[in-house]
Amino acid sequence: MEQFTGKIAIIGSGNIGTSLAKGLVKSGYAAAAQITLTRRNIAGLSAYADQGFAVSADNPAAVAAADIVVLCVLPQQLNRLLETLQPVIDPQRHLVISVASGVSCADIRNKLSDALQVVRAMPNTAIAIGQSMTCVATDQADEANVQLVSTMFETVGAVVKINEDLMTAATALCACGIAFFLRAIRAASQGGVEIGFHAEDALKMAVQTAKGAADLLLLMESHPEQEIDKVTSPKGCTIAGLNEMEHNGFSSSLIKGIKLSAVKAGELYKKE
Ligand SMILES: NC(=O)C1=CN([C@@H]2O[C@H](COP(=O)(O)OP(=O)(O)OC[C@H]3O[C@@H](n4cnc5c(N)ncnc54)[C@H](OP(=O)(O)O)[C@@H]3O)[C@@H](O)[C@H]2O)C=CC1
Ligand SMILES: O=C(O)[C@@H]1CCC=N1
Repeated sequence: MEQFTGKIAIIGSGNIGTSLAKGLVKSGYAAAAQITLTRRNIAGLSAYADQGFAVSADNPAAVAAADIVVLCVLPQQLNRLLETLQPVIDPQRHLVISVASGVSCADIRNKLSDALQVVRAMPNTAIAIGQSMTCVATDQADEANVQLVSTMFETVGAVVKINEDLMTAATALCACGIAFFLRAIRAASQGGVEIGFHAEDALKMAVQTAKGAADLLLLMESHPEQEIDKVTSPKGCTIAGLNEMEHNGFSSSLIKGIKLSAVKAGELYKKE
């Protein structure tokens, strides 16, 4: 992988911003000294300053010194931030990457500059361990910039390029989705406690079982039902448990939850 030679400003260095920064350095994509992390309360970034990152509360200065600007604030924090960045944005120099849910490339251009290159990325919290599922989309940025963003996020997991109109769907399935799978693992461990295991053992067993299930699909490239068929012995205990879960709405509740999250993801940002 080619190392990025320019400067990166991560504006709004909370969960996602700091995880991205760590991933970029760990993978060798950029050195910490090439990355400026901003937030209003920079005391919260002292550990990153110790690791060689530049940290600042001055967003315009960080942007003015950067080639790539990654917007990692909450959707409701974005408009006020963009107002302060508008004077220092240079469409000839800057590539803007936004991870904000429900904010389109056009929304950002409208606040900054019509000529600006904007690419959206939707990672999930597994970015912290280099296992994110990140969806990347744009409306009118150059292919070279989309590729640059994809390469950047490939340092912290898998990347799929999608049409921008599917970004809220990607938010629900992948970004929110990690919480859905985590809750499923938690519920499985609680079931494990009821049938006899100590909580710690039950959680460990549930986690490794979930990992095995995901890896079966990833490594074998098979369909979930194909793998389920291998577990469900005729008249056996798996099909009894599985059908009981389905009678109680297991698949249906996941589908309904994902649909509601997708609606909500589209409503998070209020255009002003
Ligand atoms: N969490 C997730 O799983 C995912 C989140 N996203 C999106 O990523 C974005 C960030 O989410 P997340 O990291 O969870 O949120 P966090 O609240 O953890 O991070 C946001 C950060 O922005 C900082 N911030 C707020 N306003 C400003 C400002 N004006 N200037 C500089 N920094 C500012 C906050 O720090 P301070 O208050 O000190 O300024 C905070 O650290 C959101 O838009 C979200 O939709 C996308 C995919 C997954
Ligand atoms: O819940 C949220 O709004 C954010 C966006 C996707 C994941 N977390």
